Amino acid sequence: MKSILEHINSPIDLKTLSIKDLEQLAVELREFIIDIVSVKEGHLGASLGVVELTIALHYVFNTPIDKLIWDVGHQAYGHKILTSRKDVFETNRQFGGISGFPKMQESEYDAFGTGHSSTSISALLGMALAAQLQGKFQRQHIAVIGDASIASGMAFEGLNHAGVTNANMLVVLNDNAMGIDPSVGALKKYLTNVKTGTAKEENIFECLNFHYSGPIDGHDLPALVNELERLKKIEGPKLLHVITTKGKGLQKAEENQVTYHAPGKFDKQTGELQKKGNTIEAPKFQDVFGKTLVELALNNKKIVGITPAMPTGSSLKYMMETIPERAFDVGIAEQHAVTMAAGMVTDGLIVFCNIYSTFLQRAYDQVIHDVAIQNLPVIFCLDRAGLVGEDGPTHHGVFDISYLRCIPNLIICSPLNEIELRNIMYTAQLGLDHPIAIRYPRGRGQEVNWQLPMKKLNIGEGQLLKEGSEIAILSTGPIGNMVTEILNELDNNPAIAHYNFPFIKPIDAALLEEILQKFNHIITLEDGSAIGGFGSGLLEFANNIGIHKIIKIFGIPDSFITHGATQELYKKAGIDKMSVKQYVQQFL
Ligand SMILES: Cc1ncc(C[n+]2csc(CCOP(=O)(O)OP(=O)(O)O)c2C)c(N)n1
Ligand SMILES: CC(=O)[C@@H](O)[C@H](O)COP(=O)(O)O
Ligand SMILES: [Mg+2]
Repeated sequence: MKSILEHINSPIDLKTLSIKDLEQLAVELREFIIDIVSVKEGHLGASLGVVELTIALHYVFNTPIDKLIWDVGHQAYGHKILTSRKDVFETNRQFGGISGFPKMQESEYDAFGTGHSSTSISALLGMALAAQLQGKFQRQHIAVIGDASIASGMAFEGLNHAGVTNANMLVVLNDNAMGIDPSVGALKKYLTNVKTGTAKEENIFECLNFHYSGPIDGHDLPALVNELERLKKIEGPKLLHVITTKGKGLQKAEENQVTYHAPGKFDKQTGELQKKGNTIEAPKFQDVFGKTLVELALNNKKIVGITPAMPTGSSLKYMMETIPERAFDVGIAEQHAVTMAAGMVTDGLIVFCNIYSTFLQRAYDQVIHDVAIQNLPVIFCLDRAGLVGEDGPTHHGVFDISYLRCIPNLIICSPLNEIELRNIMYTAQLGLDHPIAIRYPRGRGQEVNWQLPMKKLNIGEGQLLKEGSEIAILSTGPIGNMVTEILNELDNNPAIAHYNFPFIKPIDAALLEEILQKFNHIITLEDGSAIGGFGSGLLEFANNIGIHKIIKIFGIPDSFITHGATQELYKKAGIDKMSVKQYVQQFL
């Protein structure tokens, strides 16, 4: 059979196809996605689930003139392939290649950049209102948003506003009953009732003044095309509810939707995940968090855990399996997670609130207003701190030190390794006088023997890891292990000292003063933004006590770091081993 996808270079090429051809195209598009993601990795299940919807949208609407927004954007692989990026799709998420998310700078078909969830309805309303104000009355505006993302506060804010406008916009609710993990909450129950026909008369979206249509089968191309054509002619805010299967078309991905959200490499025929080698690997930081929390919570009934929609990614799933009554997945609701944690703490609970560093950005006011001002000792565990790799700038957790360091009352800790992570978790649950943010990176650490008995840390205390006479390297967090490697490569040169600062705030003032007095060359190293970060804190400190020395800060520069393998990104940011080593060597 002749290939149809081969001849599709842009959505214009779809317009002349028959429905039968579109159905064949869906088969080929799925195969193409599976082919590439099986070897290059990336998000899989979400894109497989919207293959028919993607084709139907580009067939019916006149993109890029009509505006099409993909919420989160992890489901937009088919969209990228149909919109002139088929030939470069194999570079997806790789350094120098295309982004794994829609990106305005990458293509005129990417109407709005996404990555964090639930932004699409607000952006779409903005575009639709802008069109009205500027007389672009023919333009259509469409957002595709998942069932987990539409339950987020920001999406509700957008719906609530849109419902009192006559903006020409269509929200396509892609309901597969899944987030990364199974969707949660009352809205999920409501949507299930709609699907099973047991919902009450009133429709929640109609109550919000949307023209509601559905639910329809999101894998039925003719039905999708017909319904989109019909809705195109209706004015005002509209919502089309489509039912899809996450991972559609690859049996293993349909059966195990959580794993196949982003499965890594797999066999494209069988779906079987690529086996890992036999080498013993250090555990992931997230697993050290998840397992340590269970260990602590089994001994203390006051401990609870919270995750906003990331039970698997954060490994809170271990607590959800073992002590379900004290572990809460609140959905994609970072703001709610933070304030709920604050509420629990007011009543004496010990709350571990685990949020990816990048997603805590959404709850910044709650951290200040609900936690820090009231000095409530919430224990924030910020996973994915630092550069996260292939997800790129929307997901790098590089701003947390800067945006948290200026908040009074807040302790900030960046443990060197898994053992220090356990120790600070242990210390925090013993009872602190302040809230604390414990940040740790994506992936694996270095220590394998992480299950040592936990011990109490002194808050604010730094440590000398290696003596030296001329040059002091001050690091915070696991990037300190890179310094150890550099020192090994330099035969532990007696001129170089290395200090570990697990606490960024409060900082170890006595130790800092000693270092500032003793050394002429001072270097700081962190995997966060140099502006306002750990090194910046040292500059402030030195200035405050009137010591003026040249302090070299290695941190993320004032630019958004692209996507790619973490080591490549370290180089790009100038915080890789070679860059630091070369800087040090000039003084030897
Ligand atoms: C603000 C924010 N919190 C968390 C995430 C992590 N995340 C990415 S996809 C996803 C689930 C999205 O589910 P849904 O919207 O239903 O789309 P589906 O994957 O089912 O297509 C989550 C929680 C995110 N991208 N943004
Ligand atoms: C799209 C999205 O936001 C998530 O799927 C994210 O990519 C997960 O990141 P981790 O792979 O680090 O859990
Ligand atoms: Mg979903």
